[in-house]
Amino acid sequence: MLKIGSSVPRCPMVNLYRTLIKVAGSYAPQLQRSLGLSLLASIIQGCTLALLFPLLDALASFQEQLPGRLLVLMAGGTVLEALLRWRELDFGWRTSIEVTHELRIRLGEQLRQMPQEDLNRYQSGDLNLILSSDVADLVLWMGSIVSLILQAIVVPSTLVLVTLWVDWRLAIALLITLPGAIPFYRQLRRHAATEMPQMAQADAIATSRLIEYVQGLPVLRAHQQVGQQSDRLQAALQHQRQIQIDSQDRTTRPTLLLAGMVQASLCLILSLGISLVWLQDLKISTLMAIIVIVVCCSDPLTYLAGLTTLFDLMESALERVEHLMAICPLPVAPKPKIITDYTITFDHVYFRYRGQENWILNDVSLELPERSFTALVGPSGSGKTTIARLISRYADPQSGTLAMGGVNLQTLSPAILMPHLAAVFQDVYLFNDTIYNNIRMAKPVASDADVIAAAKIANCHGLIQRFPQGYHTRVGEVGGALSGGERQRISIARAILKDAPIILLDEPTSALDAESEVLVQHAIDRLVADKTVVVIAHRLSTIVGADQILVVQAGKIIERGTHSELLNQKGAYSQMWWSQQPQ
Ligand SMILES: Nc1ncnc2c1ncn2[C@@H]1O[C@H](COP(=O)(O)OP(=O)(O)OP(=O)(O)O)[C@@H](O)[C@H]1O
Repeated sequence: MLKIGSSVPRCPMVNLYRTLIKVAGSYAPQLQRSLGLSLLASIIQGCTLALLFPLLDALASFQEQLPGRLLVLMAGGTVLEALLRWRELDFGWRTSIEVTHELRIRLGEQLRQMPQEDLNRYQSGDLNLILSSDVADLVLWMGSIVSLILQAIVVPSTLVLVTLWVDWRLAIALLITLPGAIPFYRQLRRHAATEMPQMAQADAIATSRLIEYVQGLPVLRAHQQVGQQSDRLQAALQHQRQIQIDSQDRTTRPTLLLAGMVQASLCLILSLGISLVWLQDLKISTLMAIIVIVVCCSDPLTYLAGLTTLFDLMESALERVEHLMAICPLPVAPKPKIITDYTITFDHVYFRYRGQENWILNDVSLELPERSFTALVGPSGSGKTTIARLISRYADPQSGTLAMGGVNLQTLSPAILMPHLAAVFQDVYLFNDTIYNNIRMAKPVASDADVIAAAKIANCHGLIQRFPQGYHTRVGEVGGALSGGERQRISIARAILKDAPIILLDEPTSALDAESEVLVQHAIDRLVADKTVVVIAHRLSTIVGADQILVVQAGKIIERGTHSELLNQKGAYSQMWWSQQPQ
């Protein structure tokens, strides 16, 4: 599980603005325009309210004529402000829908490009949180929150400036009490700042446990572990609930405190104003205008208390989105050489997974000639899968080079490399789509005849035809009715259709019964004909015909040769072979 939201320092408004502009991507100009409208509306709102000073003054001095020009100005200001806010909101909502769409596409693209090693470090719950809730939280509020914060700051600030001109003592009282409350409140919130990352982490854990529980339910039932695992899920949900309650407690107190401060400031300014009027040092009309202004400003400031919670939610979401976006794809050369030969070479390769100290591959050099059949054998955890992963550029080695037909793999992007590779593993993942689409995904331009031909070669055409809607049956409808061997054959049909020159096999028949094994083995034999093949094998009887067998132990190749050569060496391979023979 990735540690969420701990590394990036909390940023003030300006940083939030800059990051939002980055998140808005190609919609940044629209967002800026929306915020510009909001700024203008707030200044007009402040100035319109400031007209209360001359208006109430004129009324209090019982002028014979109604101060018509002032009234027209006030009405005009109010209408203009309303128009600007309407434009800004309409504009903001539409933009936020577009930005949500664009951001999800950018994140999807990032997931596609990021090294598989980094992708594997995310749990499904983390990604679900980022792609659904975080993007929604960020974008939904991004226009409105900055605009509301602008309003809560700009309107009182404009009024303080105008009051300074009317009566400096009241202006200073306003300055100290109203905007002064904001940094104080932020300071209070800072103490509760840890809650958002904690809540996000609790949400991600609960979601991951839920997904894991639902996906693993058949296995749990088979092993009577449903109760135990549900305890794990219950614990995660209980933790999530507790964090939410704690967060609510910690948020409520500062919010009430700010509301109290705003009310107290109202009383303070009122007392100061009444004293000055009593001392005949202030006109009563000015005091009345100030009272109206303070009441008008207190509302947005009180909202600010609630908004800062949203502000924190956004910052926390932003951190996770930025963290994901900051992962760099593996470097590639702008114009890599074209691959014409499918010989794979490892030259003094050292590799360890991120965060590990020991080498998983320790000075591995090997050559897998084009159209040859190579088997990797060795004890569990020795590094066989890691060798296969590096061929598909799961990650780059820390030292040494891997090449395909003499072209350094580190110059090739996944888009260039992947068409040359097809993989068949023990655990076959079938999408909840039609069987036809599950096979055709290997080659989207394939015709119906191509898909059927691949299925025939993979020994699964008859099996598919027995389903109610044949190739157009959804995997979800028959998922439970597909045996391991049948799923394997569908995945082999996929690989046959792809017709890649290099095939990676992770002992696909090891978990099958004898009958299925024969069918799958036949399908594999057709798949690998004339290809560069790498097989990870545990049962040595399946690889006696290999062109070369590499024995991997603790990240090193300790023996290499054909089956008979290795038997003659009477080393590790010979021991493994005889230990697997029936007594
Ligand atoms: N993503 C990963 N992050 C960290 N360590 C890993 C990762 N994948 C594998 N390892 C570790 O690397 C070592 C080699 O693993 P690898 O899967 O390559 O072995 P293997 O020979 O294929 O084993 P098996 O035959 O059991 O599949 C093991 O110690 C394993 O725990």
